[in-house]
Amino acid sequence: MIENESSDGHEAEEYVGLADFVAEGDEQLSFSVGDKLKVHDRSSDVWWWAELQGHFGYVPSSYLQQTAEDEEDAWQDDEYFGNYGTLRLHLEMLSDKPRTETYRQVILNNSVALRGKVVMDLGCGTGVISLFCARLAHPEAVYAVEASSMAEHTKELVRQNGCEGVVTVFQERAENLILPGKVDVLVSEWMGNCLLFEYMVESVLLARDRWLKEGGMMWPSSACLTALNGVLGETIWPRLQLPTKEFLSKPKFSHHLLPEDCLSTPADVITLDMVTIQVSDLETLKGEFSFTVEKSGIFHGFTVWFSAHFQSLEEDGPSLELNTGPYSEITHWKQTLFMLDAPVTVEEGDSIVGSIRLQRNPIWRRHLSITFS
Ligand SMILES: NC(=[NH2+])NCCC[C@H]1O[C@@H](n2cnc3c(N)ncnc32)[C@H](O)[C@@H]1O
Repeated sequence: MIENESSDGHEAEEYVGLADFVAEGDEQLSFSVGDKLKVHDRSSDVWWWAELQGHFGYVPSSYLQQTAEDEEDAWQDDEYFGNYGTLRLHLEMLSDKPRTETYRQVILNNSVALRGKVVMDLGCGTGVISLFCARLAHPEAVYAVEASSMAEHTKELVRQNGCEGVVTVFQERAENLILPGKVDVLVSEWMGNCLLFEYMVESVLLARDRWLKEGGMMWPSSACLTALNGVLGETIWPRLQLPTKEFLSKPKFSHHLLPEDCLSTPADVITLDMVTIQVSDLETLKGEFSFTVEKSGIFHGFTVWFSAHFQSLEEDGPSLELNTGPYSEITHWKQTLFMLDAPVTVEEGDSIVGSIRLQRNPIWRRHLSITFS
């Protein structure tokens, strides 16, 4: 067989492993998540003939995904920044009082320490955080960075608020940004569903590595993913439109969990230190948990949310927290519910022990899969 020629004479296609696969027998080919394989024969639905680093063998087609045409496509940037160029999403975020108020409080609490500082607001959207800085404190300069066409409106808002002397809007991707100099504070509201969805956090870390002064402040300073055992409150079942099987098969974003629906106390499963975490760490994040059931009931699934923490610029000054969990004021993120394949009856005192894994999609770089074991 000519190198790179598949058995039916077509060009071998490149696929990426979505999960680790261990061969059972020498006619199969083992690979790890993220490995790029050349697939030479896809005539069968289930087993394909593939090659990895000169080794050939059968691999399960369900473990593979075609590589994106190009890197740009992998981030789906046209769609992503297209969406953020319209006001709808920004209106939703600005209407989220706990979210916006927390950032305002952070600036207010640190207004004295911010005097003379240089701030970058990454992914500033309509510029609300930059305007908080300019109006509630006296920074030397605020660099408001926004890649979408929203930046045009943001420049106008900065002018109308009389902040153009302090705030400069850069319509640019953070990755391609050229700033006049390094910054003392990098503030951003980058959190997505389950904390990481959209993976805007990668842009924040790249900007940190390039533009944040040594010892500079990251806001949020840290973020953590929290989980507990939740039930589908009785209110949900009657409204179940989809066939139960389908409904149970995928995560429910924007699920509003009520405290009475919680079967156990929450546990932080993953914590990101925004000063030390590296982009490569984002590929796979794992956490352990052990829950004690506090009230007997039917355990339908795990509920997940995040909190973001804002360290004070002043030595042992008060830190602030934005908590998107069921015991805090509801936010536009709400919580995410991961259904069990089949509900389980649990008794008070039972313990549920396991692990969670956030696996970044090797192809679609703004996506992830979450596994509870
Ligand atoms: N909390 C979130 N899940 N999303 C809210 C913030 C997202 C805002 O940041 C902008 N944005 C996202 N990534 C980037 C980037 N790399 N460079 C500049 N702006 C960006 C995006 O256009 C939008 O206006």
